[in-house]
Amino acid sequence: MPGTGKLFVGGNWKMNCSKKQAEEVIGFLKSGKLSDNAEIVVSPPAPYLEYVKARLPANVGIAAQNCYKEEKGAFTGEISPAMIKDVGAEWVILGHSERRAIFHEDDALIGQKVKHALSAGLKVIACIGETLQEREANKTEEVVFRQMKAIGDNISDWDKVVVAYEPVWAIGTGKTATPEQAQEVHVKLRAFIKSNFQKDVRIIYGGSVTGKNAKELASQRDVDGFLVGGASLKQEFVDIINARQ
Ligand SMILES: O=C[C@H](O)COP(=O)(O)O
Repeated sequence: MPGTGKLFVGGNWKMNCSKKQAEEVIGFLKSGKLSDNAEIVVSPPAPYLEYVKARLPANVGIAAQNCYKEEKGAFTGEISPAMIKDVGAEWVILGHSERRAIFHEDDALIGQKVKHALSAGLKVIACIGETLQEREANKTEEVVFRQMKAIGDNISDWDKVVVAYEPVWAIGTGKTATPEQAQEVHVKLRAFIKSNFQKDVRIIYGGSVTGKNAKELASQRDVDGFLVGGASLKQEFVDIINARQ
């Protein structure tokens, strides 16, 4: 049931890692008491997937941060879902706002990636979210519904998908959405998914989540967990994992 179920907590390391830094994170995940009421997935940069996977506690899953929409071929610099699976990861993050903004990934490409990743047997953390400009122009709903539709049209198995609502203005800025702001969008998204796809899906929040604000966010009925950036490399990640005991 929303608000009381298992929290899904993802840690997106973005382009931050070295073996030394990975060891530190693995160290606090091993020594901290991790709630049984959380499903935990960490997402190191691709070159470290296998290294991190081999050292993590068995109850922590692993995600790639991106993949291409093809199985193999002449796509220099890209990685495929088949490769991600081959090195032992079971998840991939797709549609992150940094992929959309910096690497110009559009809804159509993200949809194709979601489709291919699921058909290759990966589970998907699919990200959506509005910019500050869009929020101020009262376009939040329009934007997240459009992004969700492009993703939803390509989902073959909703049990293998987690939707991450990440308002772009909250990412890495220290400006967390208030619990009410997050809840408001989550509840609308849930209704949108229900009416367009007749499905229920876990909807997690991302954007300046910390050990301090996680509990209150997690108390919201429609917040099923978090996608954490900066704080996922710090000891406070354990507090975020334990935000709903
Ligand atoms: O994927 C994670 C989000 O981009 C949030 O990043 P942040 O927690 O550093 O704001």
